[in-house]
Amino acid sequence: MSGFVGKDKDIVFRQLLEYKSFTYSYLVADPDTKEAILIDPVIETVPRDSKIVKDLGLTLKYAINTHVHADHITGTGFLKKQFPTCKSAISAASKADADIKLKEGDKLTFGKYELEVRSTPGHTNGCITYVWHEKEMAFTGDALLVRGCGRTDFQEGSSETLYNSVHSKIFSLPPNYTLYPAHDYTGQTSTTVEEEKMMNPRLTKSKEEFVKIMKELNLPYPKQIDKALPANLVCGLYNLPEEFSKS
Ligand SMILES: N[C@@H](CCC(=O)N[C@@H](CSS)C(=O)NCC(=O)O)C(=O)O
Ligand SMILES: [Fe+2]
Repeated sequence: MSGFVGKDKDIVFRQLLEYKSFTYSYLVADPDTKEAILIDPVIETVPRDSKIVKDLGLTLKYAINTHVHADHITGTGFLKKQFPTCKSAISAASKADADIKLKEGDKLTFGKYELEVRSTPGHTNGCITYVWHEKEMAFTGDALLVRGCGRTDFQEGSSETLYNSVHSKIFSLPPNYTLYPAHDYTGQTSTTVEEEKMMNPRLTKSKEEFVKIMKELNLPYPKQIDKALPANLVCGLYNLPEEFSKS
């Protein structure tokens, strides 16, 4: 079974929604070798995602995060219990625990493919974007959202840094690259470099205007932030209810 719904039969690609925090997780795999990576898994949807991995006969090689999430608990630690050979990964700059601490330019291979790590701080200090050049895709986490971007008012956020990151590391990708965010609150699923360079209402502005826009967002704090941050520093495995401690 290929697992890919679409025209590209050379890959497995699934965009998976966790609908309480509006988080997107992404399952990517090489259908020949069956090696898979799950990007930004959420603890509550690990049972669903594990079933998909098993149904498609995949081997989960890595469960990785784009950053230390503030709005939900990561599923990486719980996934490692389900798939003992799976390794977790996050940026070294995030200061979170994981099997692999990533930095700019690192590569995560799965079968004949690889994800390139680009450091895109600003929403948090340790944000990274994973670029799948062979398939002209990038997973931007909360650095760049569809017609938006991650907030910069906690977790060592910096609007100036985010502006520089997006312009130098994401907008510098070829215009046809498809961008997949970690969240969307309006039901949109993806965008492209070209679209965001033309139409992003925040990042098409000057840096000074961008900083002002971000200062005036006045978003409420994420509801789960107090339990999510300490848990996400240890792959999501902290102070958890019994149901997530079982293997
Ligand atoms: N209401 C949600 C939190 C919404 C939120 O703050 N989203 C973050 C990404 S998760 S860290 C964000 O950066 N939003 C930017 C924006 O413009 O919406 C909750 O309570 O969890
Ligand atoms: Fe975030």
